[in-house]
Amino acid sequence: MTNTHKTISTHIPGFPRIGAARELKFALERNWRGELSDAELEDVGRDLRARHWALQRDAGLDFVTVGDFAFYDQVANHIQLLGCEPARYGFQPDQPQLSRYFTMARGRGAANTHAAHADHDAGCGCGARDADALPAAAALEMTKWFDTNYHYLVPEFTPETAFTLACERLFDEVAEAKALGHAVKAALIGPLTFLWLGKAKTDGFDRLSLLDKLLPIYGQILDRLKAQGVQWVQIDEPILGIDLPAPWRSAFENSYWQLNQVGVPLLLATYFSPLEENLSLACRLPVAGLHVDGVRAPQELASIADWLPVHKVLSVGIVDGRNIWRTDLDAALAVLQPIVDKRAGKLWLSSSCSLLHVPFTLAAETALDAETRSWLAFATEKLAELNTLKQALHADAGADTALATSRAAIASRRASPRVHQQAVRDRLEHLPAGADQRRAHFAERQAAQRARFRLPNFPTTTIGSFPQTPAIRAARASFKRGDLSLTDYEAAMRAEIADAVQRQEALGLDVLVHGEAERNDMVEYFGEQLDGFAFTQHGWVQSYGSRCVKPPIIYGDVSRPQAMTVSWTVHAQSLTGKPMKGMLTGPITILQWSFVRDDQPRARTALQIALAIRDEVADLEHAGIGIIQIDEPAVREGLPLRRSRWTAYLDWATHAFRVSASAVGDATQIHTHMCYAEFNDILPQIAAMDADVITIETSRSDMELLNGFGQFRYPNEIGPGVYDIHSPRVPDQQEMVRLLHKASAVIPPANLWVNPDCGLKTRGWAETESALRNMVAAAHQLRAVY
Ligand SMILES: Nc1nc2c(c(=O)[nH]1)N[C@@H](CNc1ccc(C(=O)N[C@@H](CCC(=O)N[C@@H](CCC(=O)N[C@@H](CCC(=O)O)C(=O)O)C(=O)O)C(=O)O)cc1)CN2
Ligand code: MET
Ligand SMILES: [Zn+2]
Repeated sequence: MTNTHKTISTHIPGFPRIGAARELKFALERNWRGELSDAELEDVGRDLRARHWALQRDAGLDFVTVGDFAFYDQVANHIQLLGCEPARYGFQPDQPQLSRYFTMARGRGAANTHAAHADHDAGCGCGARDADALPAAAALEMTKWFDTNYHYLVPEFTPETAFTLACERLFDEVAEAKALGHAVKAALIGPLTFLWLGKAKTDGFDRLSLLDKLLPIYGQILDRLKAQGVQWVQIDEPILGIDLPAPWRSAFENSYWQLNQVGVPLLLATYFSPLEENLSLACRLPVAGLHVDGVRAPQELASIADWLPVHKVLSVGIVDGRNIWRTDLDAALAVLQPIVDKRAGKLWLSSSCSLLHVPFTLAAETALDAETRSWLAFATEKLAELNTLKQALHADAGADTALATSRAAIASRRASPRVHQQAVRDRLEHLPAGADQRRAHFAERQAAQRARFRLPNFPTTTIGSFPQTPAIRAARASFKRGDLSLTDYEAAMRAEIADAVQRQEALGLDVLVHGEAERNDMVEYFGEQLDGFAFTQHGWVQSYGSRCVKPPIIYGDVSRPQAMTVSWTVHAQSLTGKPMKGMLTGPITILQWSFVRDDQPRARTALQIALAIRDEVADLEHAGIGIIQIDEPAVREGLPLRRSRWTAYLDWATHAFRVSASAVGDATQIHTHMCYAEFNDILPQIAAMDADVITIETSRSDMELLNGFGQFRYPNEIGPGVYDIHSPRVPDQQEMVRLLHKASAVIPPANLWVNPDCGLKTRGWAETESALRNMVAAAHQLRAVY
């Protein structure tokens, strides 16, 4: 390495806030149950921040990042910082900020009830307790953060929306970090991305028109940060990586010209996607530095290194913030070396994006086999990688040991016989043409299925999971600790299944489910049973609020050593004369919600998973299960951020689904399920999946989402969700009848199913049974009419 001047700096766009042992999750849920005071919760937050900053400093980073912490969500923090809490909450100025924050995040029930709380199960001590007089208010809508499995709270905008600098939290955190002696880089979501992520609540309102009111508040924030002596302010504008309408693109230059006047150095941060037509704009903006995602868009690094004016800092996100693989440091150095030469003194190294999307540390993974473990780097280990890269570029011999270890791990992963399975490769190679086609067309299958199942019109069913009660979770925890034997655990789960079947029979549902009691998570559960997957003990990643997921790790060719769900499903079917729906997670969702290998195209991994699911489908059919659901809630989330890449993705994604679903006879009915998403963009591809029945989440949009399916003349059967499962509120019969009439106006009634929006695992039994009782009654009412 040539550069001996120690001029390269390191930083990260953000760090996970949930805590090494999910301390934040447990503190939040105790606070919501009223078991932990607000002051105690603030202490937990302060303690976590201090520990996370210390980790960054001790790893050798040149700055700690302040502003990435949030008690629920970073976008929600900005709603308070910018003083734009929606008026519909009717907050009083004297209401404590934290209680307002959780009310926006979780909703507020009517006086003395907890009816409108989102996520009631996690405790219900929030809004209602200090706001008896205020009317019920639904939580802010939640939606996916770009193409991740993280969900943010959606800001609401109207022509009346006003902004003020309304929250001291960010400045308090900066003061905390400074008091601890850290070099501080503060992080903010940029004004354009903030407006883009919000939703206009008035028809036809253009939220970009709020920009002129918003910029002065950003100016005030920057003034304050400057006065506090922060060295840099990172401003995230990830929307520079998507296809932006022209007015949004052209708003950047003037906005950043204004913000740059403050005189605090700004690092404009982009990530997740190539800049493409925004590349020269991003290089030109009047800011002191630009951060780019060198993992998702390595092909752009050379031109950015050329085009970005030499006085500006270039921050290269070279360590993958979206995946858990150890960085190939030699490959990274080969990419970085030419840039070092071009950008003397103005190069920073970073993770590609915030480390929010990866687990905290590998140190806790004592059960992972040593070989697999050596291939991985979680958030904490990624900090060390950045330091090694910096040392290597500084020609500092201190990097040599780390480089050697890394080299050995990369070589071991490349050569490991555990990664490559010839049988899997051969099967993919020789997949017969037509393996992704059902034998007959839908009309013929529909006739065969009607003759077989003789279901009434408006058949009723549920989406799969029933309440994951504390007893179920405790039994599983006890089994995993070794306190409960496999036999006893399985007996307990079989009893839960029997209970769920009995309750469904009593409710009079037409197509039953076993309830998924034996599953920790719909993706992790399958990952644990498939070859080519590894799973962690503590690899939690925040999904929303206090809710986390533990994504499995796909490290090798995927195969299914044995049937995964057959005995549970057959047990459930043996308890009832009604059809029992087999319940599987589809290949795209397993792919999307796992950490995926980066040594082959995603399409190939998806197809390997599809073949494993295909075998499971065949085994279920062989065991007499006539209806099989293959859940694909993550198809829309997997769409590339750039439209130009949609077709290629949708082609392999629908192919993989069809491969998983097509091995069955005409009279076997395949269902799929998708949660709330912008379906209209991809209706032809949803139709091309050719499931006999699709259930979708529609109740929150008042069935509006169904219009697209109607206009498109969606050919197969549909179950539009008739009630929202995110709230414990019990919908009444008439409400659901109204929605079903609405649905019948756009979809032929003979093709309609009746079901909730999604699975019921986060609900309690009492509200579940009441809601389903009303749902079955609503279906009966419709049958009498059509
Ligand atoms: N992977 C995935 N992504 C998804 C969804 C999903 O279902 N799965 N749904 C959408 C919404 N996202 C969601 C994400 C998480 C949860 C959720 O409920 N998470 C649970 C964990 C679920 C789980 O894996 N539970 C395990 C482990 C539970 C656990 O933490 N146990 C304790 C001990 C508990 C005890 O002693 O009782 C421990 O291990 O420390 C189990 O049931 O076995 C949580 O954070 O609380 C819900 C929705 C979109 N993305
Ligand atoms: N079968 C799954 C369930 O009912 C589908 C969930 S979609 C996130 O929980
Ligand atoms: Zn769902």
